[in-house]
Amino acid sequence: MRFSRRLFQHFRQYLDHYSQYNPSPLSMKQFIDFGSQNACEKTSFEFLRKELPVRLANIMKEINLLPDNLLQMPSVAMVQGWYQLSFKEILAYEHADPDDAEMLENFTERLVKIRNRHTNVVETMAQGVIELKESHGIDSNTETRIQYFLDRFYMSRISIRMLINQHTLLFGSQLSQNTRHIGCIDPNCVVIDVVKDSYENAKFLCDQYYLTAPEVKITSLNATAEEKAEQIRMVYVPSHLYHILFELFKNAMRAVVEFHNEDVELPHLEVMITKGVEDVSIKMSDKGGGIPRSKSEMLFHYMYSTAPQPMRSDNGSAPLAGYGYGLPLSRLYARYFHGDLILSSVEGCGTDAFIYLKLFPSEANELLPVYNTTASKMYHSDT
Ligand SMILES: CS(=O)(=O)N1CCC(Oc2ccc(-c3c(C(=O)NC[C@H]4CC[C@H](C(=O)O)CC4)noc3-c3cc(Cl)c(O)cc3O)cc2)CC1
Repeated sequence: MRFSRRLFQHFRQYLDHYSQYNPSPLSMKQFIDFGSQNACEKTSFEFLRKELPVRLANIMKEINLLPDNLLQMPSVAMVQGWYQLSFKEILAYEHADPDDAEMLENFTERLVKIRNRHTNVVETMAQGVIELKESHGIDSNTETRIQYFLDRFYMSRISIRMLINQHTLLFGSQLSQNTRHIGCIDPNCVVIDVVKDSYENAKFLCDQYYLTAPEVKITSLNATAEEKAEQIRMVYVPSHLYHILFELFKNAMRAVVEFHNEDVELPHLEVMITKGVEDVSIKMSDKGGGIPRSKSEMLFHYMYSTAPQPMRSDNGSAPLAGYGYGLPLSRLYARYFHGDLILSSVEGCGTDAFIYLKLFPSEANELLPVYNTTASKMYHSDT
């Protein structure tokens, strides 16, 4: 991306201007209220033409603070170029007429193009980290900064894609497949259905790679309802919940198969879905031998598994671990609407993974990184 000096200064002014605003977190309630009551495209446009540049500018300021040797990696420079171009393209609508129907249609089409441009950001950033590892090596201080940045960068990306998906699904030309859904949100997401779907797909991969896979026993506890047997439902984004569960099932299956590789019978996995007063909790338990406490936090490190190539068997079957961002990203999806993902492992026995989700849409607020002096200090501290 080449700018003339004048254009570059103009760009910097816009970046400084929009990064001075804090991103405005939306709650799941705001998403479904807006989307279910005659959603207004003009209102959505007027919100997004400000909020998207604010969220982009906030994270672009942090990209600019990354160590020079990381910023100079070809893949990181490519991602930075995508962000600069997308920022510029949305700014083009800053003074557009919200009553111009053709402009609104063009804006939605532009959002689709921007979303497609950023499809491979996760893999491309992973490649950038590998390029840095191979060219300069990565000391622990740099690793800490990269871990801090990537958690914030990917949370920002999740939130920007959420806003774009809601607008394009509500107002785009491709009508939503499921009329029950509000954009990508299912107001009546049946949790056990997502658990079963993610298990079956993880089992398929595990069978393909290991020629075996553990079974699963799923139980539900509806601690609040008179009718105990009813299916546990909640307002959530099924694709986010699927991403989290799919990753956890893959890890649990890998641990169980590798720990019991001599055994004929594999111990089954257990999943407990509980609906409490505030939380919907999903506990996934396995007898996969567990991890020492000294190693368990590393599982959330992007560097832990940034191996040069995803592990593949000689028959080329799909790996159970890809570029190795599954678990850290899954925790970000859980935290995005103020939930969490926590691991509790007992070395020599097995691992429990806990997914905590906010039951009430009014409490499920977006958790957004904010560019400020505290954040920028994290990139300068030599501690
Ligand atoms: C960054 S990522 O998201 O891309 N990704 C994280 C995941 C990783 O793959 C995995 C998968 C399973 C396990 C694993 C073991 C295990 O393997 N024990 C045996 C080793 C314990 C350390 C021991 C040592 O190093 O000292 C050497 C043996 N035990 O319990 C689990 C387990 C983990 C999770 Cl997260 C879970 O949800 C359920 C589990 O049962 C470890 C690693 C690919 C990379």
